[in-house]
Amino acid sequence: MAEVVIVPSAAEGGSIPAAAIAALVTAKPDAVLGLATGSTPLTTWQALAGRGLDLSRVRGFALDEYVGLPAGHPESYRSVITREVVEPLGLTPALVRVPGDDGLPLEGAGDRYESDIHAAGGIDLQILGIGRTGHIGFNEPGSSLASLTRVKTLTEQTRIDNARFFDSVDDVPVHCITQGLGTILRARHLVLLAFGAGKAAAIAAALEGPVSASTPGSVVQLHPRVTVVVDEDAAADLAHADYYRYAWANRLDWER
Ligand SMILES: N[C@@H]1[C@@H](O)[C@H](O)[C@@H](COP(=O)(O)O)O[C@@H]1O
Repeated sequence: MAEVVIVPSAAEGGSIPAAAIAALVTAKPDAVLGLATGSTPLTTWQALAGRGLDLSRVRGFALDEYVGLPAGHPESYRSVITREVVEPLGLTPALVRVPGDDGLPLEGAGDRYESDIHAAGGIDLQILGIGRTGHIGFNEPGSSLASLTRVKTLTEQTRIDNARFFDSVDDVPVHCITQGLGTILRARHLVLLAFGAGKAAAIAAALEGPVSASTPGSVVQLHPRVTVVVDEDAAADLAHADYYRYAWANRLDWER
């Protein structure tokens, strides 16, 4: 059972993952974080920056990256992570990896990324957003529940959703390289975030629907340690919302 926290707003939602990351890094200064891009984690990065923690030894592995954008493209996830996470939080650029960034051929990049995560000791805490298609990372519907990092083809829906970051949908790459659902399941703690009404259906399907490759986010139901942070709008379709609120209000002292 995942721990589901329903918060009034995205702004307040950021404090929960920030506190989890702060506790982790205080105990383990060279912790390994799984980093997500997208608008959803922005309040987490802001809340974390506000804590003034030394994150210079933290190692990071991004979830995913587009394939085919020129190096330094402002919408490459490498650029986004540098701008939104590495620089404001004071991470060390050389300690933050993005899939396919090792300068070697794309073929085999997924296996090499898996080896690099393994060599780092595995991901301690993975931040996740969810797409409207139910994807996590760029694992679109149909992704194997056991998949590892590999090259994928984006759905038209995801390309349309992400066209806002480009001049037109034609400029959105067709391919990506993403950690797999199996990769995500290997992280020790998953923190799934979703804010806004546009995420309500995807969140309900992921948390309360059947575990299925058709709903990639549903893979979180197979993980022993998941924290889900949603605002009221994203929680709107959850059948057990009252129970989640009750469980959170009654959490034990040592869980706080
Ligand atoms: N590859 C990313 C995902 O990792 C992200 O979770 C999703 C949601 O984005 P947002 O948080 O902006 O809604 O979009 C992208 O497609």
